[in-house]
Amino acid sequence: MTFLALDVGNTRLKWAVYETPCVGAKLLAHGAQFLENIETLSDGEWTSLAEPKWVLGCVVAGDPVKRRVMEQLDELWDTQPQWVVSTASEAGVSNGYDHPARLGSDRWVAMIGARQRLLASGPPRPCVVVMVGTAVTVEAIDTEGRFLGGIILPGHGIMLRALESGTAGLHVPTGDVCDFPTNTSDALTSGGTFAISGAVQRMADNLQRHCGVVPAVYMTGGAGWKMAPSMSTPCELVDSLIFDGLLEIAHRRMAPG
Ligand SMILES: Nc1ncnc2c1ncn2[C@@H]1O[C@H](COP(=O)(O)OP(=O)(O)O)[C@@H](O)[C@H]1O
Ligand SMILES: CC(C)(COP(=O)(O)O)[C@@H](O)C(=O)NCCC(=O)O
Ligand SMILES: [K+]
Repeated sequence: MTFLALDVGNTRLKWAVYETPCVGAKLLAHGAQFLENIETLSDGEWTSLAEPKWVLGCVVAGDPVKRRVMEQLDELWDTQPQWVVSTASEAGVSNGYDHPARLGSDRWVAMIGARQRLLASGPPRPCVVVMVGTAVTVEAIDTEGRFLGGIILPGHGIMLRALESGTAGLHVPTGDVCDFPTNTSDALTSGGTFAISGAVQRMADNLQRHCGVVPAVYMTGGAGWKMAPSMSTPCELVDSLIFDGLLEIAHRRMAPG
């Protein structure tokens, strides 16, 4: 009766198997694979798994990648995967996007995960959801669970590659984050980090001004741990935010009773 959760981003496929589709369910196995290696899943890490009863995922990589993931699942099991599409409302979050379906499903799922975590930890309050992956997204949710809007900015890797390709003199090793960088490496590394932490600070300020309450800030994504020490706003790092969202959605959609 296991539940397989899939999060297919622009860089990596992340997966996790839970005993049941329910937030807090026991995590049985998990892993991550760069997109160029996903063909290895059906004769590698996934071979030791029991056939999952449910498979629910979010995918923002293109259709060719999605097809390759479906083929991997199909080679091993009969279970038909379901894919989250952002809608006008789901699992207690309502979607303020002009065209709700155009919101990246990973962003939608992470917000649902954040909202359920927020409500589990105390009375409703506004929250900011930060995802640091290939791109960085920063979302604002009000006290009532309405997604007001969010921003998209380049992730660390893209920022660095853009600077490298657009200049003659910026090919340097990774540096350190420091307040006043005095060499090119530190200047680039700190620049990317401040761009992200500054964007989060700004969104937290916007939301606080809008709601009149200090928001909670949750951060997730493959590069979240790199950002966490450099945040200027108090912020909780929750690696499992997308999986929590998928569990919450699955629980509401699929669990019997
Ligand atoms: N151990 C790691 N493996 C892969 N990427 C990592 C790792 N640690 C940090 N990263 C960073 O995280 C980013 C990928 O994060 P991820 O959340 O998987 O992105 P996406 O959801 O866009 O595929 C990479 O751009 C990389 O900079
Ligand atoms: C913003 C994103 C590229 C983030 O992708 P990721 O960094 O997680 O791979 C993705 O959520 C996406 O393609 N969104 C669709 C456009 C939107 O959300 O407005
Ligand atoms: K992601």
